[in-house]
Order: sequence, then structure tokens, then C-alpha cells
Amino acid sequence: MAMATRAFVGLIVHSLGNPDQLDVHENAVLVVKDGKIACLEPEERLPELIEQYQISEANIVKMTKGQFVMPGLVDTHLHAPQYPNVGLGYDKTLLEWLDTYTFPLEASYSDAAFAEKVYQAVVRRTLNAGTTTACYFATIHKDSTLVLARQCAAQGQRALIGKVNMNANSPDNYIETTEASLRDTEGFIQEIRALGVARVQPVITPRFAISCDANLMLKLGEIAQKLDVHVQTHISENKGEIEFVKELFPDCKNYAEVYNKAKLLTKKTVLAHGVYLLDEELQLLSKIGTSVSHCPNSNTSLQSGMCDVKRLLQNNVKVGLGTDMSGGYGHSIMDAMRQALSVSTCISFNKENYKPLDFQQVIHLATLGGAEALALDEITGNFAVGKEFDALLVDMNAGPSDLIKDYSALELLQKFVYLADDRNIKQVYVAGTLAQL
Ligand SMILES: O=c1[nH]c(=O)c2nc[nH]c2[nH]1
Ligand SMILES: [Zn+2]
Repeated sequence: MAMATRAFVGLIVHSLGNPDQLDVHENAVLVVKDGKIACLEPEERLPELIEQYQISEANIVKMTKGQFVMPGLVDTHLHAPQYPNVGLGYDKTLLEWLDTYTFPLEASYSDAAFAEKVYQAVVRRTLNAGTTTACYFATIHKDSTLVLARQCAAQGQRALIGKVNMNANSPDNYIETTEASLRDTEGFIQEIRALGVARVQPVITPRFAISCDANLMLKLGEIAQKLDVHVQTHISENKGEIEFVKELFPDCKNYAEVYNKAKLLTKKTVLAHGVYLLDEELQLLSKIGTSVSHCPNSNTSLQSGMCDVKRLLQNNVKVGLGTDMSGGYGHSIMDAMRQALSVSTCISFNKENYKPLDFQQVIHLATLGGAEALALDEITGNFAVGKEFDALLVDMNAGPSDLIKDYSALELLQKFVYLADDRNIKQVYVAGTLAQL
């Protein structure tokens, strides 16, 4: 059945690429045809557009006071298998946290039935919080990672999905040989592509430089190049981690160089955290077009440190937001926006003339910034004509917010950033299809 052509009428907000200033249309009409943005015009043109696009009355969504449409949220970094641990285990820092809580849980995804139960819940929970695009780490298990891909396909989430690679410094019950790691990675890429769902794609996922030896990383870099696949990993999250990487790779002048030597830094690579990246590393990322996923909740919860997003942006590094669940205790990019603001404010306390992030900038990072960070910005991230309609209908009359006076469009957006939760997300669309929440 052909997809209905729809019109959304009222307040429409998105980023055109300038993080400092959103593009706000107070009385607008957005037409969605075949799941894509057909036009964004002033409301006066509604009668003509109804005629031109043959839009039926039932497919005109008129927003009321307090409601608006914005692009869907992009989670550039989260771990689906860690969902059962969300909210647990923040008494340890990264390396001990991995050994104590995370690896034992992830090892249990050799059981695909367990994976099905968790992954169904993760996709549902994140979609319900407005995450229309998610970039997932799964585990080393190919078959249960495919379960996650099928869940995204079935529930209608746009996703990059990574079978994790780990052949070093890992527990005996959660490690793979180089041969198995490469075979299953290529097999996974073939099988996920065979699902034939364009919005669900693979991402090559060496866990981090501690869990993979140089040979495995180089082979993965070559696969990424050969098959034109996205890449994700972690970098410079924690001081102990950075020291260990230095010991393991004494010939590399910094952490980014380890990945660069392995051909893992590309325009389609996203690196999680980057709290302690050096200026020379930022210059390299900027030159290549590799991005950083900023995960403020995780960086605070695991006591990793404070990432200076302003500095990344000033160095022309692409940045998106990530929950890093369960390193972070939140599953929601609404939470990530708030935590990004808090961390940026804390950084400003120790710096002269430092202007912290503001609410418009975090909305940009959560939408178009995230899409750019995942190299998906030709498809999603804002309402440019021809992009897929990944969007939220937000209602600030619900949940924790009472609209007891008249608020301007920018005030409503501020309230969204500081107050909203899933009760404010009335509808979620991915590629024009309404998700069942
Ligand atoms: O926050 C993190 N979560 C993880 O699972 C992980 N693995 C390596 N480095 C990591 N950092
Ligand atoms: Zn992570």
C-alpha cells in the first residue's frame, strides 16, 4: 500500500547546520510524501498544498498550543546488551566496571533467546524516548547481534548495528580468535544487508584498542574500506585506559594514531568519548572527517572526566550525543542534552571567558549534529527537502510541564530541553512511518 501523504501544520523546528541558531517556523506546513520531506512552507499556502499533493483531511495534523514537530533524536553511541545493567555498577571506573559488571553480562548473549528479550525492550524503550536513529554496540555474538538488527527492522528504528570484535585482554568466556572475529564480521555484514532494510546498516565495531590487537584492527580497517562500512569504537575515555593503550602500542605517538595506523579512521567513523584527546589528535580527526560521540552521562557516572565539546567544535570535529547506556544510566537523548549542558557549565567554572553550550546548541547536537557524526546527514537529521521524515511530535502540555502562561517558540524549546521526558513525545516517525509506542 502506498504511504499516505501528510501535512503537519503549526510550529516546526529544525537545525539548518548552524549550532548556534535553530530554524524556527511558527506557522508552517510541512508536507511528507513517500516518507520524505516534500516541502516546508508558510501556513498560508496550506490550501494550495492540499490541492497540489492531494492530501486528505485525515492526513492533516494540526498542532495545538504547546505542540511542535522537530527532527528525531540521534543516539550516536549505546550498548544494547548492557540494558539490564542500566542504573547499576557506578561504584567502579571504566576498566574495573568492564571486568566486574559488563563483560559477564555481555557473555550471556551467546543465548539468542535472552538477546531477543532484551533487544526487543531496548528498541522499544529508546524509540519511545524519541530516538529515531541509534548507533548500537551489540556483543561478539553474530547471531544475537542479528536479533538486534531484526528488532530495529521490525519496530521501525533507523540503526547502525555493530557485532563487537574482541581478541585480546578479555575474559576467557568472552573473547574470540582473530579468525572467528573476521569471519563473523564479514558474515554479519552480509546477513544484515540481506535483510534488505535500508535504514538498518552494519557498523564495524572493534571494542577499543585494549580489546583488539593491531593485526585484527588492521584487517577490520581493510574490511571497512573494501565494503564501505561505517566504523565505531571508543577512544580516550579514562586515564587508566589511555596509559594501558600507551603500554600496548609504544610505537604510536597517541591513541588516535593506533586507529589511524589500522585504517579505522574514516569519514564514516564515530569515536565514543574523546574526553582526553590532544590537540594533534583533534587536528587529525578534523582532517579525516572522523567524529566524536559525546556521552556526558557516562563520563560522569563512570567518573571518567569532563569532555569539552566547545573545544571539539572549535577544532572542526563533528560531534553528536550518545547515552552510552549502560555506562550512562540514561536511555534517552533528552537526558543526554541536559547532561551535556551541565557538564559544559561545570567546565565554564574553571575557565575565563568560556561560554557553555546552550539549549539551541544541544538540540542541534541531538539531531543534525548526530546525523553528521554518523555520516547519515544526507538521509536524516533535519527537514531539508528530499530527506527522510524522521521526526517527533512533541507536546509540552504533558508530563512534567504545565504551560500556565503563553510561551514563545524559543521558550517552549527551552522547556523541552530542560523538562521533557517520554510523556512529551506524542508521535515518532521514522522514514515517514509512525512507530507503535
Ligand atoms: O563506556 C564504555 N563502555 C564500554 O562498554 C566500553 N568498552 C570499552 N570501552 C568502553 N567504554
Ligand atoms: Zn560505550
